[in-house]
Amino acid sequence: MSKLVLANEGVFPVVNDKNGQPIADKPQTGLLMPGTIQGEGKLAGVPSLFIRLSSCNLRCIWQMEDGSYCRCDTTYASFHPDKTIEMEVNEVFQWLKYNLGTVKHVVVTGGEPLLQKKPLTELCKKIKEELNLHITIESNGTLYDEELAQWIDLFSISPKLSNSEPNADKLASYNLKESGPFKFHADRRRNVNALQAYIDICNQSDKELQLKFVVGKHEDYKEIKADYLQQLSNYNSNDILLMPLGATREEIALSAPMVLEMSIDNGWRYSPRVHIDLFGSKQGV
Ligand SMILES: Nc1nc2[nH]cc(C(=O)O)c2c(=O)[nH]1
Ligand code: SF4
Ligand SMILES: [Mg+2]
Repeated sequence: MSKLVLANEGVFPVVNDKNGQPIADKPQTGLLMPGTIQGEGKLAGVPSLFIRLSSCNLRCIWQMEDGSYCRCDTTYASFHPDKTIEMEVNEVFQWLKYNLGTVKHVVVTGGEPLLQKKPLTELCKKIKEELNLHITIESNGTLYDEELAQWIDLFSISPKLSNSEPNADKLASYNLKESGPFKFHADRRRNVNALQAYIDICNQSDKELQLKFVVGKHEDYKEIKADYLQQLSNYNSNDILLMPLGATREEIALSAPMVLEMSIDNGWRYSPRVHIDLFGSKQGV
């Protein structure tokens, strides 16, 4: 079996380790049980366990309406993978299994999970075959893999707009250099063929899709239409979601009214970030 590289939260929220032994720390949710709820998208509110994989091929830094910058809310899994956990697929499976309780939904997120498509396919196949759980994958939509897709129930795809590009001013404000993925973000962020593949597989099966756009500026709707929706075919407008930009309650409160208006105006769905309302901006919730 091959190995996965997990971000420092690994499988979360948990009360047991991969051997089924109780761990000393209680979950970041403050609850005395494993599991949280899916905070975003169509399944918001559904009890779930998360698996966060390390590394990303993008480097998102947005600008908010008030001019301030807001970067990726999981930099420990994207910009600077730190305290990562390398673990056999089997061990990740055990870790998940020993924390399930009555939870039936697993969410694989990152970083960008498709960067580890081979071991991730092994893990998802095992979760499906042995536990028959519902699997959501949270991805930036720059990559698609037919083999992995077989094992996924909900593709939660978050395509990135030009407002996410890390330009010189943004980089300077975070003391970052224009190297590595920062340099490639603009070229990589939009892959219409991959998005079409997600739409097509969902139309040919009972798998589900949500295209969840993070919106920080009023003019973003034009780009969603011209650079994405007009380039795609056979998608369902119920699958288009807008989520307010922001990693904290305060940032979300700032962008939410504008995003709400844009959703109603265009007939798109609004996605909350319930876990931030409930738990604040914490890792592992
Ligand atoms: N509760 C909860 N819901 C989430 N939905 C998407 C998440 C993510 O970080 O991808 C996330 C997360 O980290 N926690
Ligand atoms: S694609 Fe997602 S994980 Fe990667 S840098 Fe952007 S917000 Fe972070
Ligand atoms: Mg996220």
